[in-house]
Amino acid sequence: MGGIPVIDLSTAFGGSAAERLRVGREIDRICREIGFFTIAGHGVPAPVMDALRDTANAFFALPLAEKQRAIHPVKGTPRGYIALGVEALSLGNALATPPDLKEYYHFGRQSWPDEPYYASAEGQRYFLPNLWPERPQGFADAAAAYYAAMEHLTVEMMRLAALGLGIPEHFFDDKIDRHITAMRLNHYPEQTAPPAPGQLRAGAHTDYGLLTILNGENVPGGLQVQTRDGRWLDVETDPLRFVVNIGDLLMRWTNDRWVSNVHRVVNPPDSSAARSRRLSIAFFHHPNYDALIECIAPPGAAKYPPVLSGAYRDEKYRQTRVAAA
Ligand SMILES: O=C(O)CCC(=O)C(=O)O
Ligand SMILES: [Fe+2]
Repeated sequence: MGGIPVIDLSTAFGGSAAERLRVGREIDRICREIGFFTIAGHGVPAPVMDALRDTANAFFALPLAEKQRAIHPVKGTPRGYIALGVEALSLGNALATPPDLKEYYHFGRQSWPDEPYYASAEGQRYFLPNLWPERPQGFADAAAAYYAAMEHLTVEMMRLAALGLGIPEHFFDDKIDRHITAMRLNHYPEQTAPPAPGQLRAGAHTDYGLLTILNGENVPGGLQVQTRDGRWLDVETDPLRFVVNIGDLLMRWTNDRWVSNVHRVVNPPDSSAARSRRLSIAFFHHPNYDALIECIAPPGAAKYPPVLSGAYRDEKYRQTRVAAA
């Protein structure tokens, strides 16, 4: 599978303590080395994944004018359709490149309880109503079903992560039980004109949260991750599996024991660029906005000051927005 390790989760889910610890330690080994792996045996039903990929593809195939009707009226709001030219992910890692050659759809949780955590002024910064277009039919339902499946999976995975880190299995539970995860449907269109120098489908960057869980199609012009010796390794996306990678907050939380690794999405080869479009679905698992991310991995001094989950992401969204857009 494209050079990154594969972990089969099926024996860990509901398995013995010894088996869960074994899988946790496998995750630990990989996350110290490259921070990227593919999961099989994840238990998410294929129809849930297919339904969101199909609706997303149908949306991106609509005429631009129709897609633009799903742009959020308040500029910079991380919901709805975001057109080409608005974001350059590399800016979040202080690398200046032209805008990414992608359009995307941003959404979050569909509904939440009527409680102060969500309804307060601060809560409303993270719990924003989704914006759904008139077409395609079933978009919101497919998105909600997928989001729910990812929530279940990430709770399980963070427990295995805790086992791998040698901390109590349920350490993360109350820091992710009101998480602020946003999802993105990324669409990288056919390239009918050559990209500008340095322009990629997604510039080199790290992700911001705990785990990113990515599902995609099996097409060229795709994801690459950097190895410790500086090479770019192709990461294949398989529609039946997920690619998982560690984000910045989990790297900070583990005091750099786990690596939030640099990755990018490259342009398709010239020979097929005019025909090569690509879709990916990303669940950017992000803790409760009030979770304090403080070194959990003694011994040794903490390398980073504590940071609040929500404030950290706000800053990254601000940095990666192309100034003129
Ligand atoms: O589309 C992909 O394969 C990865 C996209 C990505 O890295 C991101 O949106 O953060
Ligand atoms: Fe990313």
